[in-house]
Amino acid sequence: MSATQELTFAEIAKHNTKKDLYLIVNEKVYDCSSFVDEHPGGEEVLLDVGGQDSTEAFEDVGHSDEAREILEGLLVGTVKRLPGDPAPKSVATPSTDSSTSTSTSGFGVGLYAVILLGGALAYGAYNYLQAQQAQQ
Ligand code: HEM
Repeated sequence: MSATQELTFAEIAKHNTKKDLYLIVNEKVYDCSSFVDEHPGGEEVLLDVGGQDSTEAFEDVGHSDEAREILEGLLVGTVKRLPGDPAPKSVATPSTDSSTSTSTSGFGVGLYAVILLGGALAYGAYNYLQAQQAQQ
């Protein structure tokens, strides 16, 4: 089978059984039929995304380089997107990380404010007590 053939979404979607299983990962089409039984993550997860774009599912797991090599060996072609087909799934989600760090730094600033305020109050109380003692 040629690895350069272009398959439409509708064609790929037909290959969704255990014996005939195509997956899309990063705009490429892989025939996973021979690998289903060997998948360390189990056959169920592969069947769940059979005939569909499984880029997110595949990348979320953080598969090893070895897994990616196996994947390349199963390549059968590329996706031919027609108007109306689902958009390619993007993998990189750096925005999540940056928003987390932003909220962390926001908390840090709040913490500083509380410490400074506490210090100022303690300093004020100390001065007040000193003044009281001086009066006696
Ligand atoms: C044809 C595509 C795939 C190949 C070649 C593949 C290959 C592998 C390999 C070799 C491992 C062992 C750990 C590693 O080397 O990273 C693994 C683990 C795993 N895979 Fe996949 N995988 C594929 C697709 C998927 C998909 C679509 C899912 C969906 C969620 C998935 C879920 C998992 C999980 C959960 C594990 C961890 C199993 C464990 O450590 O108990 N895999 N896969």
